[in-house]
Amino acid sequence: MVYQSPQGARDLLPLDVAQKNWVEDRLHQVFHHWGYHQIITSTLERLDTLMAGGAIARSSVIQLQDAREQLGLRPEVTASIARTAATRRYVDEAEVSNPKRFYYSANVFQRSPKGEYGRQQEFYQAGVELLGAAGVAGDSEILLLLADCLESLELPANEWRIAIGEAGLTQSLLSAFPPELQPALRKAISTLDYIELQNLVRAEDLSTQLQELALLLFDLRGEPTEVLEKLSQLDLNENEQERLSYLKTLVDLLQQSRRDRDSLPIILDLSLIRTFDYYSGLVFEVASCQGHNVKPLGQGGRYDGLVGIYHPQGQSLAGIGFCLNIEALQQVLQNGDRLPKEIRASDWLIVPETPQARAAAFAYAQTLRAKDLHIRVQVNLIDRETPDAVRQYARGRRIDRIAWIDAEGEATLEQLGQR
Ligand SMILES: N[C@@H](Cc1c[nH]c[nH+]1)C(=O)O
Repeated sequence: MVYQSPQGARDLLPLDVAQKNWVEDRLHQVFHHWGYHQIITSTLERLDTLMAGGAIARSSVIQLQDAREQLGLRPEVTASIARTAATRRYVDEAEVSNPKRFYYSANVFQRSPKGEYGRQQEFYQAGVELLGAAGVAGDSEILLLLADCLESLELPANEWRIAIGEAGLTQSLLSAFPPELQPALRKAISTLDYIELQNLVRAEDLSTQLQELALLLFDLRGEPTEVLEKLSQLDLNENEQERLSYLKTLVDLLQQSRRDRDSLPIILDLSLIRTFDYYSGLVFEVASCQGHNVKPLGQGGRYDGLVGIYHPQGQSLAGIGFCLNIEALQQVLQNGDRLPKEIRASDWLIVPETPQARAAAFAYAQTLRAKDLHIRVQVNLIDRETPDAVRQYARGRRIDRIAWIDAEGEATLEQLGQR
């Protein structure tokens, strides 16, 4: 019998792990700097918890067979954190006005769609959730923190950008169209399908005004001041006006909050359609753009109603957060020289010259380890015929220091030269 891993599962070997750790360590450092605290929620959730926000389709959850409870593997982490916050007194009166800052690194599982058997199903994310801070201050913190994350990974400023949308405003603008047309319009806009959009508006009996509005909606993406300008020329209702001025305030605050006054690489994109139903306001995506190659790196948004769904009395707490996709970050970083490209087996090889020297070799190795927290020290376990064979073995594994231990326990140190 051949034992295989499940379809879509992936094992990470030491170099993959070293690269993943490199990315995560930097992100954790940034989260920590901003006063966020790590939280670990369960990989397993009850299906009803996962479905509660209305955000997740049952078909996208990997379900587990358990006679007692209907369980699934978490497809994302925000719902679990909202559930924790709602059930652990974070929502209590005394707590409600203190913003809570959480961060996480976790694996999530998304069942591959029908017909795509074998597609990856386990992913790694690192992200943050800010609870209890409604409005523009919280939104700005999260977007500035996101920018700080990308900068900490040393991605050049012209190789990534954050696209910001406003779920409510887009929805409101779309509501001018006949309801049966809205889903198709939404799809054409979000998939950037201009031809389809033209076909749609021509096929329907729409007024010229609505036809123009549809084509304009397609165009509401780009440099923030330009998009805001285009928006302000529309005939907006009061609620839309408010959202527009909110976006203006946000964009100004973001650009002015930069210490070095370098402008943030943001675009406004009102065609950004929310991925999860729990988003209630700002939504955003961060993508790398190297030439024409655009790759999504993460996403997030505001979800002011989600915590309330899990709270026994429906008491809610404003929330906003994002997650970054670790594998996508690893992939874009492969082009540069920042990620570790190989790993050295060890810093030291401790070689007992005879079987009697073994105990002394283990003891010597411990002495070296005690001197330096980060050092790697391996004891040679396989007898090799000659000292040169040992040296060759060490060089092959990029180990450049050897300690030879003789039968009396004496150490002779050797630094291997490059060959
Ligand atoms: N959990 C969302 C991202 C997010 C975090 N907070 C808010 N949104 C996702 O997996 O896409």
